Amino acid sequence: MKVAYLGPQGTFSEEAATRYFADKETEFWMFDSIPDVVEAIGECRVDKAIVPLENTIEGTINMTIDSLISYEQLFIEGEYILPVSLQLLANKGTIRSDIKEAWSISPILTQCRKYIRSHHMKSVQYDSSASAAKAMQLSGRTDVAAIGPRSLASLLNLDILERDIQDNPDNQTRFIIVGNDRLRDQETKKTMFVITPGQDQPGLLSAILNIFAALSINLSWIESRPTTTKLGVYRFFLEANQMCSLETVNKAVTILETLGHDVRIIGRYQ
Ligand SMILES: O=C(O)C(=O)C[C@]1(C(=O)O)C=C[C@@H](O)C=C1
Repeated sequence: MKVAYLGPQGTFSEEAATRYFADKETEFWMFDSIPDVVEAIGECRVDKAIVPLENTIEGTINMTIDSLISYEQLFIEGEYILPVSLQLLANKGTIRSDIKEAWSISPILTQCRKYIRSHHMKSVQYDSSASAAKAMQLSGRTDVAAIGPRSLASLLNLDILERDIQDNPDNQTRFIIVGNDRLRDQETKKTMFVITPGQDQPGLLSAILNIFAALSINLSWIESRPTTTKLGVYRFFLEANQMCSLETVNKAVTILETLGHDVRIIGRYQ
């Protein structure tokens, strides 16, 4: 089985991928950015992909859900929660007080916002923690630092100048496992709905949520993202918790469609 994740070697995505697929026969494929990972599974060049969906501090990883929605057939079939502890990494000989820039992927820079601000560093974005650390190593600079997992220090022969610099010590990222098979089993599982409302009207979101309440569907996550067609027009991602049967899901879909909303089920997972 071919599994795609965000590379290069040493990312948190790699850690999540190797842990989740530990007991399966897997050929790992690394890609340069999160949209590239989703494209690889969307175009069926791999069998599964693992991408970050949500983080304790950053919230939703927009790059992931915006890419996910571009491919009709993609289906979330699993999730994995990884503790995320962030280190300030630098080339040998770097002195902490000389560091003017922090390099990493945008969600990591946000997870260390307080640290970066309090040390007056400029944030510089890369496609992953590991690509930032690699670029820093190649540059040989001693006035910048990369932020990423501890494993990058031994992998790239870097110093750890400061440990656990994320804004919250209990930081975690929820990864999702995405494939192209629509699993139709009858078990009770978490379900991910994507609802694109038919027509804007007062109380629209509240009316949608009332349908879930009436069917006793307990929602565990909600996110709105622009449809990109017109300013202020959004679609909603709603995750129902694991007590949701397929029968109840189908009831919700029927009611929502009758009211003129477009509904897609993009995941059933435990
Ligand atoms: O850059 C990495 O190491 C990644 O695997 C990406 C990523 C993300 O984009 O959220 C994954 C988990 C952590 O939240 C931090 C970074």
